Amino acid sequence: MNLNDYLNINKESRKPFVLFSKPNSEQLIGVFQENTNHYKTSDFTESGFVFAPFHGEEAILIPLEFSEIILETHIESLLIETKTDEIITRNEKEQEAFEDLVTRGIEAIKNGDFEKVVLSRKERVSFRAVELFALFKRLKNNYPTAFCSLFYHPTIGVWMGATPEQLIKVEKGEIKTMALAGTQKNLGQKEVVWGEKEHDEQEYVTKFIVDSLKPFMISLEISEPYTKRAAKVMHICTDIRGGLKPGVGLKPILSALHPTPAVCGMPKQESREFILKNEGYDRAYYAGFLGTLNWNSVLGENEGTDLFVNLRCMEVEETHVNLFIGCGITRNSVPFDEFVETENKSTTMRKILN
Ligand SMILES: C=C(O[C@H]1C=CC=C(C(=O)O)[C@@H]1O)C(=O)O
Repeated sequence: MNLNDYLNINKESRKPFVLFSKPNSEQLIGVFQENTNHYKTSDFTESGFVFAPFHGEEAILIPLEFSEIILETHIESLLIETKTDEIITRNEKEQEAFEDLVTRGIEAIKNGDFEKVVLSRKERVSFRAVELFALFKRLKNNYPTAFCSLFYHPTIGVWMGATPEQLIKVEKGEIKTMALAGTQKNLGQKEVVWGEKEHDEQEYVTKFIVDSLKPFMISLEISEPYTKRAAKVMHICTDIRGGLKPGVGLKPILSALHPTPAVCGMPKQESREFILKNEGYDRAYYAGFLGTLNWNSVLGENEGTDLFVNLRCMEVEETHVNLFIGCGITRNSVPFDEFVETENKSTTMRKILN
């Protein structure tokens, strides 16, 4: 049996599974739960694959002890080559609603309610996913530098994504993370110039992550901001790493970090409340986090954690998919430009649907 057979069997028998591939890795890893139980993390000391929502504490777990792990090497196939870019037909109603939301966000910032908020929208696109495995391989072919995933759980259905953003990597007492924000189109240009608005929104993220991690760390190293390309867009990124104080668990670190101002805002509480009251839809697992928990999937050891923020993702339903896209709003935001930014980000998932 290969990965595709496992995937079909688990889906038919409503058993959770995940198929993932780490950035720049040729390995496809399948974690197939062997029973139909619904597991959740309680304190993040469990081992397995975790899938956490944006709001709330409870994360879905596929426990290592009740799963079969299947590995395959990804062979880039010419048959599933990159398709040409789709021309997006603009939905005026959606545009108006999003620009109105952004306008309200800017007003709240000018009113002093918070400094930054990340606002998002959900877009429905007609699509029938016949072969999930083929779709996943197309995702990996197109985005080899992203964390690619295909997650299924009977309680939430199928989610897929190719995220450029690491939430946290913990290995041998050392933490690695990144502050990623600010967006412009990636046209392959060599010289990249960033505006004040993008620098501002990214600096909020760096400051928040550094301040949140400090109590847990014995050392912290912060890189200079640099440009990180992620498919058709690029971002400003600062790498942050350091040594953990002995005995610090993952749970308090995750509560302090998630959601970062790359997906929520600054301050966290006020911006989160604004999102809840104003976005008008449930983000569910968009802007949550996912990845391996207390499990080094490369070495096969029950140590090490590698989590990513669930961005550039979609929920796959029977006859359509739901794309989730958001962008950071500051006092200098222009509603129309922010809408265009969500369109640009949406091409990451649209491209594999063509
Ligand atoms: C919230 C998203 O992106 C975040 C990550 C990088 C750049 C972002 C931005 O420029 O707004 C966002 O903070 C998304 O892709 O839905």
